[in-house]
Amino acid sequence: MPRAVKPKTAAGPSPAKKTAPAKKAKGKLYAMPEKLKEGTVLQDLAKGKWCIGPSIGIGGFGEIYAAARAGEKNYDAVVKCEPHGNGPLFVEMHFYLRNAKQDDIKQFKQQRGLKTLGMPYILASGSADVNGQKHRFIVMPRYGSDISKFFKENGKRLPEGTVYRLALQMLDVYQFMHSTGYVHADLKAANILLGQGKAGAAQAYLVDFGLASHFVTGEFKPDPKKMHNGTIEYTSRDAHLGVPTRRADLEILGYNIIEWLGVELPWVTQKLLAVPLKVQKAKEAFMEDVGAALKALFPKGVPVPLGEYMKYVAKLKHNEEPDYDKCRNWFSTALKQMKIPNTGDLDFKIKPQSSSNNNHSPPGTSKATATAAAAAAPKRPKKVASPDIISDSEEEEEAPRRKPQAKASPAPRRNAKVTPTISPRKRYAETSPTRKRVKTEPNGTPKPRATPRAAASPRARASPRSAASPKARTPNAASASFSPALSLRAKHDVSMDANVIVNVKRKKKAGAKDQPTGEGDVKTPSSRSLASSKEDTPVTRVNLRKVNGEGVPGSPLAAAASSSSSPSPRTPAVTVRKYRR
Ligand SMILES: Nc1ncnc2c1ncn2[C@@H]1O[C@H](COP(=O)(O)OP(=O)(O)OP(=O)(O)O)[C@@H](O)[C@H]1O
Repeated sequence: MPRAVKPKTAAGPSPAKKTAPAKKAKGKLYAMPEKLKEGTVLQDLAKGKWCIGPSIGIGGFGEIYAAARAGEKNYDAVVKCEPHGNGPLFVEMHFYLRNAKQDDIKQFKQQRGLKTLGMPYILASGSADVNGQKHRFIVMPRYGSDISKFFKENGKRLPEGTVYRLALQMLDVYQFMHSTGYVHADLKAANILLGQGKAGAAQAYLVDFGLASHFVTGEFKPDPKKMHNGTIEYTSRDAHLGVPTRRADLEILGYNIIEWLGVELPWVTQKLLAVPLKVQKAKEAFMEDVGAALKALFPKGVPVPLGEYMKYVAKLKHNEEPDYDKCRNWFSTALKQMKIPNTGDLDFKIKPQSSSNNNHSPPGTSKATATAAAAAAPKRPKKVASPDIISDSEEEEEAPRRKPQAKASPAPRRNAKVTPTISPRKRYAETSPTRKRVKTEPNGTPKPRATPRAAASPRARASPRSAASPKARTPNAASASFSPALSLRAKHDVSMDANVIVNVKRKKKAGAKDQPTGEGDVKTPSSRSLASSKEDTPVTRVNLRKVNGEGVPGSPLAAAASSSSSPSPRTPAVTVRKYRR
């Protein structure tokens, strides 16, 4: 049956309030949105009209479309649309509205002497009935390709200089965001987009604020409801405990830097991702002696800025303001030593090793680099006539509903077994071409820290020298050497302990359901992953049960908004799909 968009009636009670909740895929915590037809016109709260172009991305929870102001031909905006009951877009929208005003961004840039800042902003927002179901949408500027594309095409690495430039840019965004009292909590290559237009490729933008949350400034109190939120590969140790902190954002960036430099994270190599608690323990072990852990990962020498940065992050207190200048200094000094200017387009081509440059990454294939260049230039979508019109005169924003807690979750106690209430923002990263971003739930029973960090030292951690020993020699250990002047020598190699996967059923992957749109499409990781899903890649499925559903991720905004006792539309279980390499 063709999808149809019903215009709302002008008079009478808002039909939006009466519409059925969006359909949820079986086993999903959040409903996926109804498809918006190309040419549909959405009306935002300020009565601005936006014409929907082709879909350019599907995230874990919503769909992203190119969009143009009605009557204009330039599809230079995007519309992100999710069912009204979904928390993440609600959180993201309010974060933008309150904390990412264009004037504030401008002021921050002036104060710091920055020409550009990778902080997106919101152009408009509203609600719309799509196929009789109420959806929320936001309109944002349209950016270019996300960097996970280059990472994949380069054989899972980025040029060292570009990694340091990205680190500098992301630290700027963090500094801005943290100055508003919020943390991002989900930095990853798929959430970093290049700018568009002239000089656009010199600046990367951090998107997806669906996990934005107030950081703690007081006591360190583990929160079972928020434990493990984020993208499991990069989730910080604090986020594994459900505590949003600034140091956690820095830690997430650190894990990404390791990966961008071409080294697989130990918990990925050891196949622990299906069990968040094991990933958490592995990270704790890793960060406990991060110098040694990095040496094991980079046997030919730890890149100095990475080593310094990670050691600094490991020492930060949970409520300490990071010294952003200090961190930036490590990366900018490295760039200077490598004679790589921190200006101009970000370079994603892996160059052959030569004595005349400091990039010691292995040569990329000419095919890969050519594809990267071609794909980096998004094409303009086709404009479609005869638009349907959807509008919504909603004055007051309704908070997404969440399921009331059956019982208050007990605080983790020493040696006590705790089954946390998990909010559904656990995902796998899309950094592997064979892995898809999904939501997951832990199926392990988290064991609280031997000494809860809230009590005495928030940084006191147990020493779980288990399978995830940082000293383990992992097959991912970097074989490439990094800038010689910048590297520390590894002293020893140690053997790897174990690979663990539990509750896993392997299955052949079914064919792709959706197909990317036509000629004018910009290929996004999501659309690419749909396309690539045609490959006969084996799928790992993990079925995990959700305990005491917490619908809205742990943002104070969301928490405040979700004080309603209305029942959650979400199902109590999720299915995790993991694509094997
Ligand atoms: N402003 C934008 N311009 C161009 N592309 C975008 C923009 N925002 C998002 N995208 C594309 O859509 C993809 C998904 O976006 P986003 O991460 O915001 O969605 P999401 O549903 O929150 O995803 P997830 O929660 O699974 O990370 C991005 O990886 C990117 O490729």
